[in-house]
Amino acid sequence: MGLDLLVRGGYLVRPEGVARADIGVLDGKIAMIEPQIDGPARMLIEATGRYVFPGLIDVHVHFNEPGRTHWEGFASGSAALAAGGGTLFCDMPLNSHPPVLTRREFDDKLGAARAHSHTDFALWGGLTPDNLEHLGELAEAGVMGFKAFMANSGISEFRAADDATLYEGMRLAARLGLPVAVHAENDTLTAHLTRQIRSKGGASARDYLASRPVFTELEAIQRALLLAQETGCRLHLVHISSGSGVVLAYEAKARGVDVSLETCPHYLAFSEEDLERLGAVLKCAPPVRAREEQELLWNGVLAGKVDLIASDHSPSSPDLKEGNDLFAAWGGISGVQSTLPVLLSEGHWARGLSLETISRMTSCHPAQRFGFAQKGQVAVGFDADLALVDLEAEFTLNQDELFYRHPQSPYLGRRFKGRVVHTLVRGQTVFAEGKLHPELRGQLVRPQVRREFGGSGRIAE
Ligand SMILES: NC(=O)N[C@H]1NC(=O)NC1=O
Ligand SMILES: [Zn+2]
Repeated sequence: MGLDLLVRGGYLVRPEGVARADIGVLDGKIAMIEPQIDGPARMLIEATGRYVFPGLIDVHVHFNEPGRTHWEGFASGSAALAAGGGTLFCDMPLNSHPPVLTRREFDDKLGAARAHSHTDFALWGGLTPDNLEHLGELAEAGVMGFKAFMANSGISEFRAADDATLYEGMRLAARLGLPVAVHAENDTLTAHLTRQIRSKGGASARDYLASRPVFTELEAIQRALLLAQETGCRLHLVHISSGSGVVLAYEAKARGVDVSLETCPHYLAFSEEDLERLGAVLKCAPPVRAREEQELLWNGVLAGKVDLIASDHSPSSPDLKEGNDLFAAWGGISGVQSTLPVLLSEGHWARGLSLETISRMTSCHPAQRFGFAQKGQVAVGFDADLALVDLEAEFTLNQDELFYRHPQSPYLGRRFKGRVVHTLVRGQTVFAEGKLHPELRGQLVRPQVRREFGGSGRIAE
């Protein structure tokens, strides 16, 4: 058989373990995996000594196109994703403008993504008090699920979901067979604490942290879990920031609640002291936590209790990150390019986290949870979405390596061990040796809404 591509000699990172093998690619799919493939192939990638991960699936990014493309955009966002080994991103319904609350807004975003994205993509729809009657048309259009904020989103045109909206939205989503992703922070309490602290002139990192303590996250997680249990909705908890949050959500999951747990690299890489040191570039909501919570979060990751890790890449224009008032600065971190380096450095090298567990959280579980049937594994029949990694390479992240529209990131100047050297989407190179290959145009990946992706919520090991 004539192959399009042969990836030779790499250590394949697969759910069952890491082993050396060749990969044969035909028509964008993995056609064969054998200890040795002799070809012929039109193209050869020599991967000896490299680790071949399934391309990362980042289920939580804000690329902000259309409408706030001056903050990021699909072209620069997907380029950064690819430079970090990512092959599929899932764009949130905000901070693009208008947000994706109707079919028409979905179609507008789809057009922009098809025109500009260098990788494949999926799209979230919104769930707000304004669009309950549009969830059905969004499902038909192909959203992977619905995103709701229990607290202020930072974007006035994307309103927080009150309990009634969340309840009705989850009932509808359950019927449509789609998950609801929830930003879990208690709005009443965070708003109250913010007012109290602001009235005394509070503006520092410590003041900001005090306005969103861990219990305000726990209360919202608890409420979201109850509503999911009551409605039978598949719940996805985005960016759990605290170890306590993971413990709480995992208990519910163990009881049978259909919930998946997401955390972000920045909650693993940073703690409160770093916010004091770095300022607005590390501002996010929920905020980075105290060291003890950070270690408890690592324990959850190491114990396999966290289903998946996503970047919550949420950049802004640089002016919104200026000044000394932490409350006034934009809340959101630029990190889509750094997920794998963080997990390899802080997880694999520093804490013994296995490569298989890393790739389960960044590829396999995201694909299984959201029904991306062709994605997420280095296995025959799957799309040839691959990230080649030099596990031993050490580097300091410099501004000129960032593909973001605005090259700011809390990871600048940080030392990493483990570097992405080559990324392929459906067998086509999109990133290699530090350079973007901009030829490929990304495709929309629709979720397979089928029983095996709904139901028990169990994620296969
Ligand atoms: N609107 C928006 O991107 N909000 C995100 N930023 C952040 O730090 N947390 C979020 O939910
Ligand atoms: Zn987000």
